[in-house]
Order: sequence, then C-alpha cells, then structure tokens
Amino acid sequence: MSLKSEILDLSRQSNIGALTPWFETQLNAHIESGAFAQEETLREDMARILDDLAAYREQNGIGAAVIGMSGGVDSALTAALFKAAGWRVVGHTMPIEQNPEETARGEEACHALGIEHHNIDLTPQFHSMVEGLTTLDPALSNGDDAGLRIRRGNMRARLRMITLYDQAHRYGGIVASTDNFSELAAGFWTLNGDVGDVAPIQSLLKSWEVPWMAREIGVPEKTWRATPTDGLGISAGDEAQLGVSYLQWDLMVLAMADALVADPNLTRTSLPDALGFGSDAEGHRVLECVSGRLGRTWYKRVGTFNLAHPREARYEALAGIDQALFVPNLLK
Ligand SMILES: Nc1ncnc2c1ncn2[C@@H]1O[C@H](COP(=O)(O)OP(=O)(O)OC[C@H]2O[C@@H]([n+]3cccc(C(=O)O)c3)[C@H](O)[C@@H]2O)[C@@H](O)[C@H]1O
Ligand SMILES: Nc1ncnc2c1ncn2[C@@H]1O[C@H](COP(=O)(O)OP(=O)(O)OP(=O)(O)O)[C@@H](O)[C@H]1O
Repeated sequence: MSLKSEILDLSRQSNIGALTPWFETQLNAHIESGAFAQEETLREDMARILDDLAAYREQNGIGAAVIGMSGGVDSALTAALFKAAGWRVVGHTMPIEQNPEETARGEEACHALGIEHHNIDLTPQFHSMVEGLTTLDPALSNGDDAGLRIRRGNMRARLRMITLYDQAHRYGGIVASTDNFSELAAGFWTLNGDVGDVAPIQSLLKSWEVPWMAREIGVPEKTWRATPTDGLGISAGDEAQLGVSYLQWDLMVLAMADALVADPNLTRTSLPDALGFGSDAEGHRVLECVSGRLGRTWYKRVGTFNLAHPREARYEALAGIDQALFVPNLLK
C-alpha cells in the first residue's frame, strides 16, 4: 500500500469521504516534505520516545505510570509506550454512564498489552457531584444545551483525574498524559481534567502518527480503528464536535503554520487568500472551523497565566536552582 493510501486508511478518511482537491494537494505536498512522515522515520521517532521514557523513569526513580483506559487509541498507545519502555503500567477503566463497548475495549487493550487492569465505575460519584452542585445552579442536573453538556462532561474528566492522582500517589508513580498534537491544537481536553504528568504522544498527529504507532506497537485493531470520542456524553464524536475530520484538521493546521512561515505578517483576514483555496469551498469551511476553534482555545495552550509581577526575576532564580541541582539530565 502506498503511504498516501495508508494515511487515508488509518485516519479513517477513506470511510468518511474523499478529500476535496485543496486537501488532496496539501496531503501530497506534506508527504513530499516529510511532514507526514514515512514509516522508517516513524520507527525512529518511536524508538526515541521509548528511550526518553525509560530515561525519565530511571533518572527520577518513579514506581509506575497510572493511566485511564478509555477504549480509545490515545490511552492505549500511551500505555503501550510506557510498558515497552520498561515501566510498571496500571490501567484503569472508569466508566461514567459509559457505552459498555468502550469499557470493554479499554479492558481488552490492558490484557493485550500485558498491563495491570482495574475497573471502577464512577457513575454514582458523578451523580452525587452533579446533584450537590444543583444547589449552586439548578439547571446543571437536567438542562441539555451544549454549555451544560460540556460542564457535566468536564466534571467526568475531573472525577477521573481525582482517581488517577490518588492511585499515582499510592504507587509512587505518575499519571500518564494521553493528549496528542491534534487535540492540543483544538483545545480538546479539560483543564485540570484529562492531562497528566508525562506526555509521550503530545507531538503526534491523530490522523497518522497516533494510529500508525498504535498498530506498530501491538494495540488491538478494534481500538486503533475506533471512531474517536471524548467519552463525556458531549457529542457524537470528536469529529462531529470539531465539524471536520482529523485529517482535514491536521492538514489545515500544518497549512496555516506554513503560510505564517512564508509570510510572518499574515492576518486572519489575509489568511484565506494566502492558503489559496481557489474554488474549493470545503477549504473555506474547514478554515472557519479550525481558526474558530484555535481562536476560542489559545489560552488553554498557554497554561496558567502569571501576570507581570514586580518580582518576576525570582522565577528565573528558582529555575536556576532547579536546573543546577534537581532537574534530571533528560530535561537539560
Ligand atoms: N481567556 C482565558 N484565560 C484563561 N483561562 C480561561 C480563559 N477563558 C476561559 N478560561 C478557563 O477555561 C475554562 C474552560 O476550559 P475547560 O474547563 O477545559 O473546558 P472547555 O474547553 O470549554 O471544554 C472542554 C472541551 O474539551 C473536549 N474534551 C474534553 C476531554 C477529553 C477530550 C478528548 O477527546 O480527549 C475532549 C470537550 O469535548 C470540550 O470540547 C473556563 O471555565 C475558564 O476557567
Ligand atoms: N471511561 C474512561 N475510563 C478511563 N479513562 C478514561 C475514560 N474516558 C476518558 N479517559 C481518560 O481521558 C483521556 C481522554 O479521553 P478520550 O475519550 O479522548 O480518550 P482517548 O484515549 O483520547 O481516545 P480517543 O480520543 O481516541 O477516544 C483518555 O485518554 C483516558 O486517559
């Protein structure tokens, strides 16, 4: 199979529908430039992730990686990488009013990868939390608009994180972070929710490198072929919520980055012309979705914002102490 056919297959784009001409041209160009890398390069990338993960554990004397197993490809790949790098991996399925198929896939992935598995149903805790908060806001428990669904969904992610951090402490371990580059760009995670301590796949594209590595490292096919969902009851799936496929998303973000390199003075107004959609209306539609979402979520990529402070030189002093005395070699 050619690299392009592999990308269309693993990204599930071939099931979703044919790419329009602008996206087709972008994909060809990114294959040519290596931005959508050949398999040999991906093997080298994976070896480097494994080396770094092994070094991080050794240099920090960490006991285990605790991970939430959703039944999706990101958590399964993350667990597989930690395991292959020599970590003790403790997987947790934590259904909250979950589709049982998702929990079954999470459990199956733990067995296939040879990692420990625990199941804890957090539905009662979720109901109790929502019920408790209705004293602040009566609409929370039964309202069905998008904002309320997102708030309840975020609560699920945060309840899971309470559980994972508790277990990480128990094992002298860390919480594995499962976010990928596409989700990072989309702001598609819950602040103080589904982000942990060590993130091995955060630079990888959901449309290509994530499913490719998952297949390569032995994640069950059912999992890397599964339709991505946030599992939070917010929408029918990631792509339904984003309004574009992950391949379209990734191609647009890469094209925007390239356009800014070519012309650093680009503005949101001049961007469509610079991208050169011609008569491809789908290009315009996807740009609207992608730039709308980037614009609504930029602050999530900045992290906690420290306002300019009269004593801000102290930050540097503290960083100097850490760098000189405590930070492991891997991070220097
Ligand atoms: N300008 C600003 N500067 C600094 N902080 C700002 C801010 N505006 C809002 N905020 C803060 O950000 C909060 C909103 O962010 P947040 O609480 O994260 O919530 P939000 O981004 O609104 O929602 C989470 C999104 O991530 C998706 N998700 C969640 C979990 C897993 C996955 C997945 O598929 O893997 C996807 C979910 O479907 C939803 O679309 C606000 O409540 C406020 O506290
Ligand atoms: N039911 C669940 N049980 C355990 N952990 C979960 C569950 N749902 C979500 N998580 C945790 O939150 C993270 C983000 O959730 P998400 O549903 O996006 O799963 P995913 O692994 O990213 O896969 P995908 O996006 O392909 O469905 C997961 O990687 C996982 O660590």
